Amino acid sequence: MKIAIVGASGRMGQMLIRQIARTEGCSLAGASEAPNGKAIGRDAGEVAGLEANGVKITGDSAAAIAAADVVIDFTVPAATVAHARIAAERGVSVVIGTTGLDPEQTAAIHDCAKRVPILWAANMSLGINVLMALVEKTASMLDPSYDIEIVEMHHRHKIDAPSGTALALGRSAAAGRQVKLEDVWRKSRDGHTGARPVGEIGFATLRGGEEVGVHTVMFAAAGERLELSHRSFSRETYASGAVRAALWLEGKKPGLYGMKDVLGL
Ligand SMILES: NC(=O)C1=CN([C@@H]2O[C@H](COP(=O)(O)OP(=O)(O)OC[C@H]3O[C@@H](n4cnc5c(N)ncnc54)[C@H](OP(=O)(O)O)[C@@H]3O)[C@@H](O)[C@H]2O)C=CC1
Ligand SMILES: O=C(O)C1=N[C@H](C(=O)O)C[C@H](O)C1
Repeated sequence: MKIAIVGASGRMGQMLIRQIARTEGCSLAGASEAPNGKAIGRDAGEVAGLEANGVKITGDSAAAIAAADVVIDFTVPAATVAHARIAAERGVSVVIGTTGLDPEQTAAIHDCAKRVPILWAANMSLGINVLMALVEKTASMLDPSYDIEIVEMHHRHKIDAPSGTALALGRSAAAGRQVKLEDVWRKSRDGHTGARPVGEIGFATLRGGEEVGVHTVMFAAAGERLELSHRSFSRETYASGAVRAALWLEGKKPGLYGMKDVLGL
């Protein structure tokens, strides 16, 4: 399978190039950066810390995507929408890891998924996807007197908050309670907030250092607190999930898929 990486010199882009190099059954067919990116013209293998692989990083994402069967996108929301539209026009499958898309951008991805298969997940790691199932089950077993709070910490470079994973965990908790997340979420607190309403799902965001990703879901009641927690020590876990997802997309019909489908959870 021929894979294109957009955002090739980013933290995830480099990790994905290394993951493709060590995975059987796939090869790097194209690599792109933002049109003014510093890595344009450089060898993608060298940028990722490997030997040269002959794939030059281009500022023309459409050309990189056209050379591939599937494009893997961990970039920024506006670029992700543009890449998905290009892929939909050219019949190229898409794996999206980008988080922080607004409702309009989300709708655009759903639209593209009518034309090509798209796998989109806020977190590609096996552990987080198992955690999502555990959170849904736990929320279904505990009544709303158990306050749900989701705490996440990431590296200082992260530009969206709460993390896509925290929001997805919130969605799992809301599904367990059979409510809509948007009806009960409190994405941040500041000032004279008043007492916590029953049934709210709260979020707290920490940023600092080079933390790869920590997520904890708390169920806090008067006499006890249950915590379900996950910590990533390396981005390799996301990259291996994304490449596995790309291989899984082969032969799939147009539609929007998630890691649950890939992992059979
Ligand atoms: N689903 C998952 O499992 C995971 C998701 N993520 C998400 O992935 C995204 C990227 O994270 P991360 O790798 O840390 O971020 P980085 O900032 O390190 O990488 C993003 C890359 O995208 C590039 N880019 C920006 N615009 C374009 C464009 N128009 N065309 C091509 N490339 C472009 C950036 O270039 P430049 O720097 O020049 O602007 C940069 O190299 C985030 O949304 C993050 O939340 C991260 C890890 C796991
Ligand atoms: O930006 C990151 O680094 C990460 N982003 C994703 C998110 O927003 O949940 C996944 C992971 O937590 C790392």
